[in-house]
Amino acid sequence: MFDLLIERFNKSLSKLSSTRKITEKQVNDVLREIRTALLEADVDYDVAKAFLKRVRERVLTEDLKKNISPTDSIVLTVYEELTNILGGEKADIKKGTVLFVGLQGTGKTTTIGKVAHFLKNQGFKVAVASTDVRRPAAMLQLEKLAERVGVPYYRFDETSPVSIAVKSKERALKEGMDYLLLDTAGRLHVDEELMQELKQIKEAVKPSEVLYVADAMQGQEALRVAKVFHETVPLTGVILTKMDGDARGGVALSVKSAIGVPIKFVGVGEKIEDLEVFYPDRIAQRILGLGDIQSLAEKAQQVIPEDEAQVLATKIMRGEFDLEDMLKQIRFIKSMGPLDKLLGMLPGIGAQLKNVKIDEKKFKKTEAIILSMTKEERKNPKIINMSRKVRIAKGSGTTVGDVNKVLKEYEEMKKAIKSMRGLLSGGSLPKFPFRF
Ligand SMILES: Nc1nc2c(ncn2[C@@H]2O[C@H](COP(=O)(O)OP(=O)(O)OP(=O)(O)O)[C@@H](O)[C@H]2O)c(=O)[nH]1
Repeated sequence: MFDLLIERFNKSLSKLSSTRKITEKQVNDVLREIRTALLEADVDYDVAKAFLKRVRERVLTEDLKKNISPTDSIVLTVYEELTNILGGEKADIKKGTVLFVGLQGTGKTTTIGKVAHFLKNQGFKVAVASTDVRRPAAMLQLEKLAERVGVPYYRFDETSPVSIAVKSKERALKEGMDYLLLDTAGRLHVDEELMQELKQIKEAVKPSEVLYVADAMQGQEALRVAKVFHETVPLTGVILTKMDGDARGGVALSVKSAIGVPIKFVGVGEKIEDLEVFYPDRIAQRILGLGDIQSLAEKAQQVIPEDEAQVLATKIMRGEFDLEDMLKQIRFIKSMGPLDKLLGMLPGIGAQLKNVKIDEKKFKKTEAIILSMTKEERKNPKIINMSRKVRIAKGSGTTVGDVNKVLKEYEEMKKAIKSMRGLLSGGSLPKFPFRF
């Protein structure tokens, strides 16, 4: 997600970092590069043009922000404008009946399952129903998803989508649901019959939200279709699916300007947990290589018990990171989900990750190697000499070369952690601007 932009923004902006004074020519050069990057990332032409115009005007006319360097001032302006075109504020989902619309195959049904899972985890009462009467398989798919998530699926022996919608809403109200997530028929392309059906459902249930589910991989075409839907059933938000497969991410930067509604969530994988709330400011930070420490911290909070995290943080601050801690880290990280996604949230790392293939199986090996060490060895890896390495390799069913690799990785991790100590000793999240 956004790999191309992350790489290009980093490259362009890093050219400024060695300069104390910035000339108009330098600003123009950087903006020209950013323009190319935006267009290559499939950002709508008019959106890119307006964005650059605003950045240029602000950078050249506003007093460079006090107390920060000219470079940081430019980065800050780009950050603020990027946040704006991404939608400004994080968008909420209003309680009530939420209508999901969109073309077939965009991931609509899967997304309803993900949103149900998300809202349920937030403590809300959620029910789901489908009005896609023409495709029993689609209804069954949602019913199965609901079962997996653990929310009720409302089934009615009805052939009219409007009746199903109305009866579902009545039942949701009766059962005190906070949200009723309503799937609608998907088609391969927009047709008049579908639009009329959506209009009737909308008028009958007066939804609190109409969310358009779009496949990010379809690029600008997804936006053109969204506009057609928007003219018939005014949308209140967009969910972009398959952002994990779209390295460009230009659609995300174009939605708000092109349709005028915010992106509420992005889908980042096929699993039920693979849904992220869309925070424009955090995404802007990620694109600029500033990392998304908040999202990472929130994810970590879900899996690391607070006291354990505290102990680890204190140890890291004191520079006492040992192999025992590395083992804990590996286990935490493993329970947090795919690694490349996590690392992409770290400042400065996202851009470098493009060519890194993370082999999750390797973790198992690393775990086995550390587990074959004595407690003393884990606390003080320096004592691991050749004979100990041979013993560890035997114990873990690996080779001395593998053990060496783990020890090298440990040293690298320790070094990386050292460079992050400044961040932690600040006691809170990094203050902007914050660049590695
Ligand atoms: N990689 C990835 N795949 C996704 C994402 N969201 C959905 N998918 C996949 O996209 C495919 C289509 O998803 P569905 O939920 O069946 O799509 P739909 O729009 O409801 O399509 P119909 O049920 O055919 O109308 C499935 O294989 C999903 O697993 C996502 O965020 N990332």
